[in-house]
Amino acid sequence: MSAEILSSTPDPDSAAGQRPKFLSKERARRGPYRPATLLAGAWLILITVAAGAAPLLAGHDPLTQDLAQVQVGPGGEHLLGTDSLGRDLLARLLHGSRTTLLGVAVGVGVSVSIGVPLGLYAGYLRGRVDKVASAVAEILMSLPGLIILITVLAVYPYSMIAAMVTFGVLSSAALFRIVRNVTMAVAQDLYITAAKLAGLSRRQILLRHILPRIRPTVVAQTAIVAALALVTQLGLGFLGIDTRPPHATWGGVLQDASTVIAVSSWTVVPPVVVVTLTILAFGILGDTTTSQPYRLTRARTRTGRPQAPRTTRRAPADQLLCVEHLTVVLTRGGGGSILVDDVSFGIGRGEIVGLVGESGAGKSVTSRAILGLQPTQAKVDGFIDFDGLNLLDLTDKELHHLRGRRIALVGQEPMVSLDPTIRIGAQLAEAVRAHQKVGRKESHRLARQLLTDVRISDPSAVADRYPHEISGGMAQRVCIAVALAGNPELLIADEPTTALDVTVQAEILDLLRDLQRERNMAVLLVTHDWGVVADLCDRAIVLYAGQIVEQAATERLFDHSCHPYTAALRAADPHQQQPGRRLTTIGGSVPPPGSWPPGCRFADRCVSVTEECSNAAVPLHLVAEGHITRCIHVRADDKEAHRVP
Ligand SMILES: Nc1ncnc2c1ncn2[C@@H]1O[C@H](COP(=O)(O)OP(=O)(O)OP(=O)(O)O)[C@@H](O)[C@H]1O
Repeated sequence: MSAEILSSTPDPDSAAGQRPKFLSKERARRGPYRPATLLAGAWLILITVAAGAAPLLAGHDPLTQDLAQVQVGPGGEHLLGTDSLGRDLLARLLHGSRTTLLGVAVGVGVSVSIGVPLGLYAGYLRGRVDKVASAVAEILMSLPGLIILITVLAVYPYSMIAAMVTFGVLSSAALFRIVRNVTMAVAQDLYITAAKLAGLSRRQILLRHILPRIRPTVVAQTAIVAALALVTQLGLGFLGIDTRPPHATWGGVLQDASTVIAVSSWTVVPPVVVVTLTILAFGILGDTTTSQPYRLTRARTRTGRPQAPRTTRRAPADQLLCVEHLTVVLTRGGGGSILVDDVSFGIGRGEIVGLVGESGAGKSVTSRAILGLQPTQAKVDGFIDFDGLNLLDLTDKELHHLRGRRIALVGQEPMVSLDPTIRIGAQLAEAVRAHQKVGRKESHRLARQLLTDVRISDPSAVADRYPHEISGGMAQRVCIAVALAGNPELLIADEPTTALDVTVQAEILDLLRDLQRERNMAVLLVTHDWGVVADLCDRAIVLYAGQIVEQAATERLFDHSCHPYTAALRAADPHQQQPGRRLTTIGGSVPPPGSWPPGCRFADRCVSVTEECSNAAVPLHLVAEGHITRCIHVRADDKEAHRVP
């Protein structure tokens, strides 16, 4: 038995480790619908049906000998001719396929039911389970399979079932090893860590998160096991020890044909064709699954039909927002480029998280996608769990209901966010009525209360003014008051101080901090200002060219930032500049969507760049607890790496 063939471990990236991609219908369907696959499937169905209906289809008894008609060629009475004892070849092949295919099914069933669950558990749990299972697998793989099968058949003469159960046990070792290796690769993904933190059981993680990712590998390997089971059966049949003669098997038919090949070359043709086509079909099916691009198991778009349950709690209990593999792609009409690429992060209740990066990094597209405010002609994919709700499954109406009430947005330009023709008080009262069932009078009272909440000292006077009659800082306070009208649990503040004077900026930031504390509100703060991050944020996410390049608690990011981009961004912070010195800048600019280089996207601008940086896409990896980075030069606990000057 060729355990070595089976154990040729596939590249985890090819089947399991690939990052999600948007698939056109054509691309997604190319694999299973290609002609070779269809033909392979049709052949396997045909022989299975033929095996089931053998007594009806055969037309002859497979055991009846007619010594007057030995080794005759195909003809009207015997469609495929006869063998050396004058038995009908078609009848023997049809009846033989029952035994042979049953044997394959037994072998595959035993192999998969041992190898797959054990591989999953060992690859995920590691530790003692892995050590013991791996040691047993090594021993099984080193045993001489054929000798063991012959020994088993010596103990249980002509027991094809005993032989194929033994085959299944032996071949499960190689299957185990492959499943274990691929599981180990997938288990390192951050979303698996998030799933663990979410309190999902081991079983849920294995079945819902890991198994779907490694499914192509499992199916491909199962097809190989099936082909090996068939070859093994043929070998045993050829030796005449799998079933009691004159019972037909494919191996037995082949063996019989081989004895008369010198005088009747035709006799060998039908069994060889049948066996070859069947092995080829298994191979093609296995190849189809591995060559299929990775399919998003939870794939959905706003325009597509929801496929996941409407409300599935995936985020940890203390996490209000859990974004996983968020990808925003312009549709072909919009240019077809990826704007945000596989972004995952979470925000705890009452936590302030900063989203930092240069202009064009993807901060706004990321934060607005949470609210369903992606650019027109863009497709959003991934998973956005907000307090148990999958936001990407919501209808426009449901999203509209959520916006302002549970998630609110404060933008960069307060003046353009307010209607110049309506008094401040009326605008605020309108916002209150949109979220709360209150009368006009009460809504105006609540509007004035909101103005007080945002530290406006004379709320009645301001309520009576039009937007052009107030300052930019005051307008931003009003915008924050509008955002608070629905008492949101999450506030997305997209560069809320960019358009304001430095002195006013500090006041607005103080206000945001106070409001967040008073209301235990989570805040996603989009900024390019490290001072704002230092002042307000518990944690920060650094984005570059649509990807997260670093994420850590603010203090850690300031003391031990690892990614050269974070270091460069911090060095270029205007607050860090020395008077009289030239401003530090980062050479070049963020590559626009569609022009991202292969490998590290920051490589062209990086002072620490080496040749390997451009070799392959750089994955995020854990540097320390809660600290991830996307730089091949940084390893865990590499304290010296890229310290910020
Ligand atoms: N509707 C759109 N069509 C095409 N490209 C877009 C669209 N919206 C955004 N982009 C591009 O996506 C990239 C990310 O934009 P985004 O606005 O998220 O950047 P940002 O980090 O928020 O920058 P800024 O601080 O300047 O707002 C940019 O290159 C931008 O040009």
